[in-house]
Amino acid sequence: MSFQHVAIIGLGLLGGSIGLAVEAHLPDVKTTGYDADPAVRERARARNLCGTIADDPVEAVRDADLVILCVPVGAMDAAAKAFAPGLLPEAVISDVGSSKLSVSQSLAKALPDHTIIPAHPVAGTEESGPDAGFSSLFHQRWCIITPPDGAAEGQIANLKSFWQGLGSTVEIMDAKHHDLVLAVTSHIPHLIAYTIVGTASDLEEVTRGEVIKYSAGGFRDFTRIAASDPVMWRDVFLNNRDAVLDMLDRFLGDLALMREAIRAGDGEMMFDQFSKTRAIRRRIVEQGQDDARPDFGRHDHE
Ligand SMILES: NC(=O)c1ccc[n+]([C@@H]2O[C@H](COP(=O)([O-])OP(=O)(O)OC[C@H]3O[C@@H](n4cnc5c(N)ncnc54)[C@H](O)[C@@H]3O)[C@@H](O)[C@H]2O)c1
Ligand SMILES: O=C(O)C(=O)C[C@]1(C(=O)O)C=C[C@@H](O)C=C1
Repeated sequence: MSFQHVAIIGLGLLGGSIGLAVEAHLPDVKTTGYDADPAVRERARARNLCGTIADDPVEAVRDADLVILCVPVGAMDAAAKAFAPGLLPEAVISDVGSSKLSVSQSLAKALPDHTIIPAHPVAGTEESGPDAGFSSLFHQRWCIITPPDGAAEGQIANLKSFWQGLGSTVEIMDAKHHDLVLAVTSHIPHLIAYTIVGTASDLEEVTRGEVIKYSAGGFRDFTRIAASDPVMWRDVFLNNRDAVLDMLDRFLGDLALMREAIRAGDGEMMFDQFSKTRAIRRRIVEQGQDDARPDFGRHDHE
C-alpha cells in the first residue's frame, strides 16, 4: 500500500519542494506541514506549499503514514521529539538530510518505537527558505535511500515508489557508504568553494576590489556554491566529520602532487590529469546526467 498522507517537517527549499511536487505529481496524497519558524509558516501558507500548515508539530503529523523531516541535520533530534506524541504507531519516518549515518542514529534514538527509513534526494540549489522550493526539483535526480538493517521490505518499496512518483531515480545504499561518497561528490566541493571565495575576498583587500571584479566563469560558479545556507552546511560538516576528514586527506594528497607538478614544470603529468577529468565530464554529459535540463526551471514560483 502506498502512502496516503505525508507530513512535512521543515518548509524550506526541500520541504517546500516536496509539498509542491506531491501536489503536482501525486495529487491524491494529502500533505500537512509544520516549521518551527512562524514567519516560514506564513510564507508556506501564502505559497500553498502543503494542503494544511499546522502551528503545532503534534497536529502536523496526526494521521500521517509518512513523516519526512526536512530540517538541518543538526535539528533532526529536536524536530522528531517535538512531533513524537502525535505519531501513528505504524507511521514511517524519513528525512532528506545530506548526511545519513548520524541522522539515522539520532532519529532511532529519538523515536525508538518507530520505523525509520532515511533518504537523501541528491537535488538542491544554493537557495533556502520557503520561497526557494519548486515542484520539479527532484525530476531526473537521484534519491538515495539508506534503510537500517531489518527495515521492512514493503515500507522500503513504498518510500521508493513515493520518490519515483516525484520524478527521482532511487538507489538503495548503506548509510556509511553514502556518507563517504557524498563527502567527495558534494561536501568537499562545498568546502572548497567556501574556502576559495574566502581566500579571494581576503586578497581583495590587497588588490582593491580587482579579484571579484575580474572573476571569470569558473570563479563565479564557486561563488554560487559558496552562497549556500550556512546553518545547513555547518551541520553537514559537524555530522559527517569522519568521512569528510578521510576524503579531505586524500584530496590534499592529490593537491600536493599537483603543486609539485607545477613546481617541477611537469607538463606531462598535468596534461594527463586534465585529460582524464575532461573525459569524466564528457561521459557525464553524454549520459544526460548534468544539470542542463530543459525543465530545470522554477516554473511554479509566484
Ligand atoms: N539545500 C540543498 O541543496 C539540499 C539538498 C538535499 C538535501 N538537503 C538537506 O535538506 C534539509 C533541509 O535543507 P533546506 O535546504 O530545505 O533548508 P532550509 O533552510 O531551506 O529549510 C529548513 C527549514 O527547517 C526549519 N527548522 C529548523 N529547525 C526546525 C525544527 N526543530 N522543527 C521544525 N522546523 C525546523 C527552518 O525554520 C527552515 O525553514 C537539510 O538536512 C539538508 O542537509 C539540502
Ligand atoms: O546544486 C546545488 O546547488 C547543490 O549544492 C545541491 C547538492 C549537491 O551538492 O549536489 C547539495 C547538497 C545536497 O545534499 C544535495 C545536492
